Amino acid sequence: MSQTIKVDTLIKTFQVPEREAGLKAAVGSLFKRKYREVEAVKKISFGIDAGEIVGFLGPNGAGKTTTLKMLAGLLFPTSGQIDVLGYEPQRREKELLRQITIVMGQRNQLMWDIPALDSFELQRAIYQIPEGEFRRMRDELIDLLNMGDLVKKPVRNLSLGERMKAEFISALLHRPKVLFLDEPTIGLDVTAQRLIREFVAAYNQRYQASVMLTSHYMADVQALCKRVIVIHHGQLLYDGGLAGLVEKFAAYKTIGVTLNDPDLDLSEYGEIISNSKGQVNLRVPKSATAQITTRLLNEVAISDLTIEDPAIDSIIEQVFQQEAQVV
Ligand SMILES: Nc1ncnc2c1ncn2[C@@H]1O[C@H](COP(=O)(O)OP(=O)(O)OP(=O)(O)O)[C@@H](O)[C@H]1O
Repeated sequence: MSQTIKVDTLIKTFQVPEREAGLKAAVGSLFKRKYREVEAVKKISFGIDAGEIVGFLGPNGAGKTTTLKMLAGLLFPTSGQIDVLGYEPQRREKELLRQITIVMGQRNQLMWDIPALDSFELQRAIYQIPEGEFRRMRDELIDLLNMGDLVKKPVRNLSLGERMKAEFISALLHRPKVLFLDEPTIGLDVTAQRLIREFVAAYNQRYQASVMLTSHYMADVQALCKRVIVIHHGQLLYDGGLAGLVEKFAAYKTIGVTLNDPDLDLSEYGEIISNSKGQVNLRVPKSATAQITTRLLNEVAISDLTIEDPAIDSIIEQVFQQEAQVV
């Protein structure tokens, strides 16, 4: 399969002006400014195939937005190579911009005071989309996102979820092949989150688009991404299957036991996470799971036993707690 995105030893360093407190320092800084370097992205490399949806994960300040902005041509890299669909994004060539899009949940791109429908016209002009093609795509997207007549209301009167849906329509009217989605579901309620997720999946299927998605909602990542790239302090920590991430970083498993005698104490078998009327959840080291399960089955009267991996959220948290090391 052909790769639509190739990133090679990408680095981004910001120069941040630094000033000590006090009037003297303020006056001094007018003449001689001191700068501090912030290494937001440190030598990351990866590739993404056509049609692939990849979750791009990392804690706050890890360098996700900086990377996506470089990939979308909004920021210059300090060094390293980026190739998106055969182009270098920092050159901002029209041929590339017509094939990519970036959606940021934290930032509005639609005009506030006019209906989204009118902003869509502006997009048509910017991307020089032929009239027939534009109408077809616009109506298809309105339909997929259940927006109906809401696109005729001024954007300021839409709910957050409706606004985000309108943002998506606007960002996809030119039918991009590569989507950079930065927290597209942030702040949305569960129903709107699910709708956006289903929409991204449908668009990906229909147009074989490559998608890079950052989200703090693991439900988004689990529903959409087979593969995840995890960065921390600007460095790549993990690149591979979501299942492999669980395998690699989950140090614990949860054994769920239903006791015949609800008053029995199981603390000698593991850390008790919850206990409700004989329904006990035990946290045990992954390597000891088999041995503890055997002991429980032999030594305790139980009517049911399950073994589960911890929730993906808690695994990710665990990953972030570890020191960054390049894999
Ligand atoms: N324009 C800028 N000037 C200086 N430093 C910046 C700039 N943009 C980002 N940074 C710094 O670079 C680092 C990475 O920021 P970035 O926004 O890429 O992180 P992130 O992973 O997207 O985090 P979040 O999940 O909070 O959005 C942070 O330390 C941030 O303060």
